[in-house]
Amino acid sequence: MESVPKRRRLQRSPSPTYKFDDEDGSFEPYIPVSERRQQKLLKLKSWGTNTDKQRARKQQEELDEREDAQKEEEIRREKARMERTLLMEAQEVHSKKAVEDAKKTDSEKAEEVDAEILEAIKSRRKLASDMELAKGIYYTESLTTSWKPPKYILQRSPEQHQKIRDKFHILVDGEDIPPPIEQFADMKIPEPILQYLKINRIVTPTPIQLQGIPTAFSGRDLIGIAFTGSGKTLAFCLPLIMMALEEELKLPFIRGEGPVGIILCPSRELANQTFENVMTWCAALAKEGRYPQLNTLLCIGGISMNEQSHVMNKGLHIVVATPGRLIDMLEKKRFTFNNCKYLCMDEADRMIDLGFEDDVRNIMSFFKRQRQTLLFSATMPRKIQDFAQESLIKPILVNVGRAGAANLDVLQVVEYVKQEAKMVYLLECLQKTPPPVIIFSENKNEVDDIQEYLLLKGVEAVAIHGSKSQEERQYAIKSFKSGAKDVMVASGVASKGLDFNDIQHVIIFSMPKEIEDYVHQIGRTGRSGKTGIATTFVNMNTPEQTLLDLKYLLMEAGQKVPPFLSTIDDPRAAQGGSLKGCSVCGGLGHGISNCPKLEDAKRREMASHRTADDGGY
Ligand SMILES: Nc1ncnc2c1ncn2[C@@H]1O[C@H](COP(=O)(O)OP(=O)(O)OP(=O)(O)O)[C@@H](O)[C@H]1O
Repeated sequence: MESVPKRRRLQRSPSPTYKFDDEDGSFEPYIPVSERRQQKLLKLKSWGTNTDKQRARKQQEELDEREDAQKEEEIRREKARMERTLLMEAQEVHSKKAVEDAKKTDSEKAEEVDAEILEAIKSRRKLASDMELAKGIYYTESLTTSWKPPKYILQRSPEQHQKIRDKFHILVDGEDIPPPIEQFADMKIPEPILQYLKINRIVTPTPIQLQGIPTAFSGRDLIGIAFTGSGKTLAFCLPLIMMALEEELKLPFIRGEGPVGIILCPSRELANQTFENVMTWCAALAKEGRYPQLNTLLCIGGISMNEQSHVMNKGLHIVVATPGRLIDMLEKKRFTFNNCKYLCMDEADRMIDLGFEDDVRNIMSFFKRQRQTLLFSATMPRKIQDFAQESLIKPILVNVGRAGAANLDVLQVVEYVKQEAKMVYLLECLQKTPPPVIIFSENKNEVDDIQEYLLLKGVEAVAIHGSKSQEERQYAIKSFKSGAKDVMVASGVASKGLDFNDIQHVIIFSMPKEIEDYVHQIGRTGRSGKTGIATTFVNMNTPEQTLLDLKYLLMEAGQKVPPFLSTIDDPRAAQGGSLKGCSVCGGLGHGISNCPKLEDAKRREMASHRTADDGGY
């Protein structure tokens, strides 16, 4: 029920009170009940509407929240599912690999390891100067020379060229290979040199010469591999002499000019020997006065360069050097490589193994123009061939026989001699042939002991090893070469490249760990087509792997394999794997992962490579 009395009263006394009441603000207009009811209803209605909206909003919010929570849950679940899948996949892959690995034979696993090691080796820097590498200088074309083979040889078909190569077991690889030439006269070698060679019983080219010389004469980069004593020295010296001669004839060299080319050797002894060869060939060339005198400088550690000032005071054509002294001379600007365009490395694999790689790059950085690069050795493992091929310009590989194979003109005898019996047996062994004989030992002290023992027994013996002074080394080589001494006892230093006259017998007192060293050591005999004997002492101190390498090498050369070697089984054969030779050292009895050379390489890396033994400085 509504109360109305106040409003009824006001309606009865109208205007003055009305005005007054309005002024104090207490006036309230009358709203009819029906209208008020209507208003209330509307208000109530509107309240109802707001509550609904709020509820709806709330409901919506709850819905949204629920949806969000659901979405989050889904994402969480998906993530968990993904993680589970990846984990499962990883587990699956892992278990699959484990199953595959289990299926692999030991030899397959070993091959995988070998491949990984080889890959790591391959990643070494190119054999080019740092400047060339930094500037991205990359030559694509070989040097051109004025030399051409005679027309009638050029007219032969590729098949005819190949027939000649096959006849001499020459393997070649590369683009546009120059033809093999079977006669020195056809190589257009100056007559005085031909005459000199003839007098020294060098009448027809050896296989490495008949393919290597035309290749080098054509200006091509070359990797020459041929067995010990097969005449590699002439193959890389003659092209340089010809190149120097041509330059000198064009415009004679004056003081401060030259050299035209350089021959790098890993030891002083080898450099000295090559220097003497070049000197005699140049002297022969100039003898009759038809050709000019070419000047050659020997640049090795242990000698005074002042002694050669007479050469330095003239134009310089050829330098024969060891890396250390050469760098020293170049840094001191005693001569420059401004006009140098021929670089040959003898015993190239040894140069690289000895850690001369950076020195070689350093030497290359002194060249001011494109050069012709040649690498020669009797042993050139696959990894060095690959490395070299990447570093040369359109190189040609000339390979006579397997790289690292023994010279077939050497009769190889392997004898089991107990350690304590070696010295006494050595005397007996010396009776096998007349002198000259070389005895090799891996140990400097042992070299001295053997020499002392032999001297006591009245044998005329000299000794050479890295701890001897340069004079002592020179004396030993000179007196042995001249025939004044019958026996030379030597450490590895004398094994590679040294060419002594008609060595009858090589005795290997202690078998080197690396089969390559053995190949070089026995290679001091059986040179230039003559035969020789090599006797090797082995015993229980010789590692089985070395014996296995030796066994395979004897088999390859068709030599007698003694019973104690025949009984050594190749562990790789038992595993059913391949019996491929090691591409790091060329040994036939093991894979890369067991290569003794890799261990040695690590050792050498740590040691300073400019020791007296390597003669590099
Ligand atoms: N065409 C040839 N005919 C006969 N004898 C040769 C010929 N060429 C070189 N000779 C002689 O063969 C001997 C060995 O030559 P060289 O020293 O060049 O061999 P090498 O292949 O360098 O051996 P190593 O790998 O041991 O260094 C030398 O005395 C040399 O005079």
